[in-house]
Amino acid sequence: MNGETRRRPDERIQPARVVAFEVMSSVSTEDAYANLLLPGAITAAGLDRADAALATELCYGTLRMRGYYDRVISIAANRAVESIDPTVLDILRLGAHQILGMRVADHAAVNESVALARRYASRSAVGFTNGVLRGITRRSPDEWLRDVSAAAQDVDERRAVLASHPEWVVRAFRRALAAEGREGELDDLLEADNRAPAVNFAALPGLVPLPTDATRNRFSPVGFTGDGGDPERAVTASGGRIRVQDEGSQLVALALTRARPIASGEQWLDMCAGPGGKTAILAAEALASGAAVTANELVPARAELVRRAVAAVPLDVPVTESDGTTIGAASPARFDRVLLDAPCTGLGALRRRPEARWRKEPRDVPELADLQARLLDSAIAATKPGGLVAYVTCSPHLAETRAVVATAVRRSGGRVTEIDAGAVLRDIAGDGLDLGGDDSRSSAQLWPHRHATDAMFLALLAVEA
Ligand SMILES: C[S@@+](CC[C@H](N)C(=O)[O-])C[C@H]1O[C@@H](n2cnc3c(N)ncnc32)[C@H](O)[C@@H]1O
Repeated sequence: MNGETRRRPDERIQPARVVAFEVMSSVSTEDAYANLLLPGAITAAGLDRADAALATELCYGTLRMRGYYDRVISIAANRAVESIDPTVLDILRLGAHQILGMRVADHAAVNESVALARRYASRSAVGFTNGVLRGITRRSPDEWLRDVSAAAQDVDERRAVLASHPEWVVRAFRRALAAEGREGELDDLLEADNRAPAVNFAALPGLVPLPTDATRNRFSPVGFTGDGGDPERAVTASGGRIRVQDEGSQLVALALTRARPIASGEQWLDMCAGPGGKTAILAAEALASGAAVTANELVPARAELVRRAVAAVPLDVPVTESDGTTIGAASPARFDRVLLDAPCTGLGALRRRPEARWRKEPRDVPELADLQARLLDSAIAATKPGGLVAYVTCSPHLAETRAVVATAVRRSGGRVTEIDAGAVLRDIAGDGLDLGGDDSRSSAQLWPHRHATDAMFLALLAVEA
């Protein structure tokens, strides 16, 4: 199966399957990101709306449920998936998703997968692909659930495999939910991660009204969901004043600007700004209230994205390209409000980045937590007495959230105190915002299953006057 690959472009394969397979293959072999690659691949292949939707479901659905399908494939092939050629394994995963997740007719799923094997893999892979997928069709989806479940060693492994999440991620989610007395929601959360989220938009406050026919977000006063049309078209038509943005991201940015009244002339910093989604919200809010915003982003290409994101706001927003950990020392006590949307594992956005759950490893967490702690110390140092810092992650992992904040508060020696981020969010979002049962805490955690947002974490730190 490994060995030479053969391309037979002459055989007809449904273009949506080709697109899905090629994107998946780039994700597996080149560490590409499906959400960045797929739209271009769909356009290049000239897929119509129905085929584009099919390619998206094939690609995203397969990548999300990869952990489960790998167990099915290893049982059907009677060998470990690690011993299967990566190209063939991707074809088998795609076939398994069609058979078990999409209820495509068995013969179509098998025949198209065999054709993919013929085009992209070696001669011996063709019979192997056929045999394994036929094996999968011989049991019903429910029988596979039963058999995969029975093969798991313990409860944790069973839950992780059936919900197609790495076990360490499931454990981290359980701890984060337990910290707010909601461990019982774990299965709902895992299920929500496996559902495609609606495309969500922000209408930059003060610059563009919410479209009158839009379905408004439940919690964000500036958010609405798309109607299924091309999101880029809506963004372009608005001159960038309507942006694709998760509702949770909107809420945490608004929490910094709306936590307390804004005095004209305030200086704000977005310390880790790329690609600039939250900077655009801050800039719109600053424009309306006479504040000034500086954005910073370490990676030059992402700093460029920030410049583009704020171009829609008629406010001069300087974008610097420093290491955020140095800003506190370079510009001590300079800013009234600082947003630190820290680099993190991104475990809160698994719905949107289907392959992300397989990319991260437990050892990434302490490395990131160390960087987050240094960035937060720097953010606090850059804040004026009486100023405010919003610490945000798109991860609910406690080591990246509460632990980082607790350490920073302790290290500040009384200079910094947490204010009630939940109360601030409820002021913006309404009392229906259920933030769990732990009243002793000041930070807030949003969740895909409970709020239909990414799992954004927010802590608000007030610097002593
Ligand atoms: C979570 S993202 C920010 C998302 C952004 N706030 C938005 O809403 O579009 C974190 C960003 O921090 C940047 N970053 C990583 N390390 C950094 C550092 N030491 N200093 C400044 N930026 C950094 C990353 O390149 C990444 O763009």
